[in-house]
Amino acid sequence: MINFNQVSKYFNGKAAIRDLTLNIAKGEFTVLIGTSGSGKSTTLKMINRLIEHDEGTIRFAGEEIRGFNPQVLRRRMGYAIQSIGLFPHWTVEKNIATVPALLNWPKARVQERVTELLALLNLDNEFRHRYPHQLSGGQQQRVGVARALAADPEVLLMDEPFGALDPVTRAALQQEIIRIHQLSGRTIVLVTHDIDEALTLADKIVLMDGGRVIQQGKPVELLTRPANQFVRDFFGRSELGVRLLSLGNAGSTARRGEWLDEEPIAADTTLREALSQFIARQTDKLPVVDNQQKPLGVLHFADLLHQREGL
Ligand SMILES: Nc1ncnc2c1ncn2[C@@H]1O[C@H](COP(=O)(O)OP(=O)(O)OP(=O)(O)O)[C@@H](O)[C@H]1O
Repeated sequence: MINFNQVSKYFNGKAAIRDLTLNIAKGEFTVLIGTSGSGKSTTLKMINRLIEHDEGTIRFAGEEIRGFNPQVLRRRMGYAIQSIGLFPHWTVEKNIATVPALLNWPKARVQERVTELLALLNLDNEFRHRYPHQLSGGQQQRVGVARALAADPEVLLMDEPFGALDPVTRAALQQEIIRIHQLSGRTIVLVTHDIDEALTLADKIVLMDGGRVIQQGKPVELLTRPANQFVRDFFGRSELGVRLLSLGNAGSTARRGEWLDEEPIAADTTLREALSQFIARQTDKLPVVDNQQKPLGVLHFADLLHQREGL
């Protein structure tokens, strides 16, 4: 859906992006991660032409992006950023409806869409009449994501959209975006410097350094088959075990046909969270329920040891 071929970008004669080749498939959740200044935001902004590339080609839906009118291109791509960028003198409703209004949607359709998005992002319907300063930081970020989704864009570009949030709100928003991705099958490209966020969200991780892609692939590939020392160090050798556990979940690892009458854990609990439960409860078996709260099986502590092969 989005293809970079040998793309370079220079600022004041200095390369910020060098020879970048990257293919983003339709419906894929791609996370760009890397050291500070490695070129993540520049890569993202080249997709919607907020920054123009100097060399190479970038194609969107088969066409070189320079062939698009930038406004038309941006309306096809939602964009959410850390600093949110909501218009302070516009209500939440008007902010969310920015692109639908540009596309001249009828008023009733806009209102309906705003209602739908407020529900999708767990925002109270009453908030539609408030101004951004009357919301908390986390609520404002949700509105920013709702605005990016408003006109049902083909691609969602997100630059540290959950930055500067407390861990609880951040985790909740990560779950929302996973749900939105699963529901809509939208192509998402997200920039973060948070390794655990990348592992939680990504179908594919692109690790950058010095304007280059160092390695790209499934999270488990970067963890278990690092291309070089940089990748190994970046993902933290001492944390490797728990990070691998964060890629698996209790539902797929639980032994079927077994049950225990104890407080169960949910099937989508990561094995990393389950490890914490094993230790906190001082047990080596935990019952697991499916999303209808029905018994699914029992997770054995010993089975965590074999995750590397299972993933
Ligand atoms: N408008 C600009 N003018 C000059 N240099 C720039 C500009 N934008 C980015 N750069 C430089 O390009 C390089 C890549 O920047 P970019 O913002 O893409 O990195 P990043 O990986 O997103 O960093 P961070 O994680 O710190 O946000 C940096 O060296 C940065 O200083």
